[in-house]
Amino acid sequence: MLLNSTRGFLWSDVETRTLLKIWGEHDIQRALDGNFRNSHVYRDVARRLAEMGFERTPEQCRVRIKSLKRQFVLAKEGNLRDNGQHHKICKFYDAMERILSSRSRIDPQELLDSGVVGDETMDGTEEDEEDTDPAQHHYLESTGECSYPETQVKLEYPPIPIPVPVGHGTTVRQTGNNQSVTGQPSSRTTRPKKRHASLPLDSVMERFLEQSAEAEQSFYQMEEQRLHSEERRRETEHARELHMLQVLGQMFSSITTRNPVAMAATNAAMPFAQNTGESAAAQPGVPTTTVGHVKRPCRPGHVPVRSPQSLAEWPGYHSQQQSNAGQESLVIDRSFSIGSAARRGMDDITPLVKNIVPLLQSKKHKGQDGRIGIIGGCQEYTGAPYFAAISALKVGADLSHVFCTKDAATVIKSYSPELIVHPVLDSPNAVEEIEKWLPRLHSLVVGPGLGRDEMLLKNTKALIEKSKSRDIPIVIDADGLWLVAQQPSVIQGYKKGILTPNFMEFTRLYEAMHHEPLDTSDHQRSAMELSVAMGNLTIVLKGEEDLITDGNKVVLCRQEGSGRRCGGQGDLLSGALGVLAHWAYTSSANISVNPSVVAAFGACSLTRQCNRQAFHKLGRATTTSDMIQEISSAFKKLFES
Ligand SMILES: NC(=O)C1=CN([C@@H]2O[C@H](COP(=O)(O)OP(=O)(O)OC[C@H]3O[C@@H](n4cnc5c(N)ncnc54)[C@H](OP(=O)(O)O)[C@@H]3O)[C@@H](O)[C@H]2O)[C@@H](O)CC1
Ligand SMILES: Nc1ncnc2c1ncn2[C@@H]1O[C@H](COP(=O)(O)OP(=O)(O)OP(=O)(O)O)[C@@H](O)[C@H]1O
Repeated sequence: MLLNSTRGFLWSDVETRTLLKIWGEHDIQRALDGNFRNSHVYRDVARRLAEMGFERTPEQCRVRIKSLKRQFVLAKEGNLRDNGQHHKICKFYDAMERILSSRSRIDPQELLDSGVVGDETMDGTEEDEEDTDPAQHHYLESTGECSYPETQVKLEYPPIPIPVPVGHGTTVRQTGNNQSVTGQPSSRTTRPKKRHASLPLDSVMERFLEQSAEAEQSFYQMEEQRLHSEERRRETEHARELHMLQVLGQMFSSITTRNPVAMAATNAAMPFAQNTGESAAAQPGVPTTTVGHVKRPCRPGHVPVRSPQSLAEWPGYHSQQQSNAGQESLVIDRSFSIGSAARRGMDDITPLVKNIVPLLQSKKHKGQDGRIGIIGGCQEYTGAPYFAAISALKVGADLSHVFCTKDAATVIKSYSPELIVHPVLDSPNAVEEIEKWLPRLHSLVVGPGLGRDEMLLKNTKALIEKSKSRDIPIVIDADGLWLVAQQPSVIQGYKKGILTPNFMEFTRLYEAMHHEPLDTSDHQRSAMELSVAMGNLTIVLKGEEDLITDGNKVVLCRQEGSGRRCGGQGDLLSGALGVLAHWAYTSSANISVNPSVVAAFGACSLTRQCNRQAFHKLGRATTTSDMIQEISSAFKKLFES
């Protein structure tokens, strides 16, 4: 959460101090020292500042530092420290001095940039010490100083006449070179006007302040323009998102009604939608197996397998049959491919994911954005439940509970104080103990690090049954899928059930359901078949591209990841999915797509983006813990920008 809204240009004291702390860090100073190309360093400064809760662009940080340096140099060169006035011109003098003194010298280029050196040749203009210097006010405003805007810089100089309009009790005197100089009221002109050794500095400063005020004014004008155009761009994007949502809505409602005309219209409206379904003609006499509205030939030697759910009961099944009457074509429902291509346009469902992300509001109380339960964690596997639970928290859940075996609990707790760990899964009354918590949970993730112990699987099965009656999303992964492969009925037909198999787990599930070997030539079809066989559960088949289906539609997530496949990435995904599924099902946003599919797409995109970012930094050494570190920025990038 941002500590401070920093859309405006004013820098608060706390923000400036944080900036100085970061800028003063050893590695930053080292990177800046003698290095004229410093944009990458300020990018790092801005990033660290954002981590502390302040959002500023690298350019804003650079300009702010530059301005602070100018103030520092002025105060230092004016020897203002001796008379204690240094804080008036440079509020952060001490901090600046500490930082800069640890550098061998101030980068001359930076001083040139700041305009100090260039101003040294200016001659002085006399000025009264009591006058308010408009240039100085201007400067203070334009540099974004909000902490002491009323402060006038008072230097220990003798009083010097300043220009004021003629009349009003003022006198005008001529300088030697015939320049008209306006004097003070006569009562004051009698004061001795001693020239002081530091007078040139005064006028240098005035000129300098004027120039820097102008320079910074123009910088801020440009920044303002940039923000405006960014705002406009966001609005356009938002309008496009809305349009796409409408189109998606039309598409899904046309699919539900199986109105071929509407389908055609929607197809026309969705240029990115690809009909990737097969349309090969069935061979007369070859038996077909029907999955949903999909008819396909049986593989030789296989008896057609029917989905456990009567397909004739499916909405739209008859109309699809009728619309295909007389045709022997095999139609697998239209699927559309989405993913990183989305970077080019709106051809993915990322906007729908954005829509389900709840706002962070101060009126909310702890727990409202999600209390997630993880069932898993045994002696062998303590990492997996930890990865899932901490990922759920980092995505935005408020509380993350892990229900694991006794010997795993202490270990998991030691990984993170953030998690609530219950050492109950292998206790004699495990189900009763955990059941007490179910009313408080918004979603359940079953399986990471569960193991395959008979008793643990039995307890888990009972807990799934009890959670179904609470109507919460249930994500099943890893050993939870082993359980499902043994006893599919435990989750079959539960619409808020989401299975997240890797290829091995998928094969196991498919073959358990269909009693025939998996045809590896067509993952989309197989995944749809499995979904249908499970009663339209959402299946997330993870792999080079993640394939998400609820039996009606296939959505592909091709968010760029990396080639690094360390263990635990699936746990990150399942934990994230637990939260997103809760958000999707409770969102007030009008989503025309199956909430489980939207949540799954979000979790897949996020996991892959984390993988990509971590790999970018660490390459081969990337681990799941490193990916978890990336959740914050990956989430922001995908769903909050
Ligand atoms: N730090 C921890 O605590 C972690 C704990 N974890 C926990 O470990 C538990 C067991 O989970 P698991 O996935 O390792 O076991 P299992 O289902 O027997 O599969 C292993 C076999 O499947 C294969 N295989 C795998 N993926 C494949 C693919 N995409 N495509 C094809 N084949 C693939 C692979 O085959 P192989 O490479 O040997 O040929 C291997 O033989 C579970 O509770 C989980 O949560 C993990 O989350 C990691 C982090
Ligand atoms: N070949 C691949 N290319 C890119 N991303 C992949 C690839 N295979 C898997 N992933 C991504 O890695 C994540 C986890 O998938 P993975 O297949 O590793 O799960 P898993 O085996 O269940 O993990 P775990 O080690 O936690 O048990 C998914 O988001 C998936 O998109």
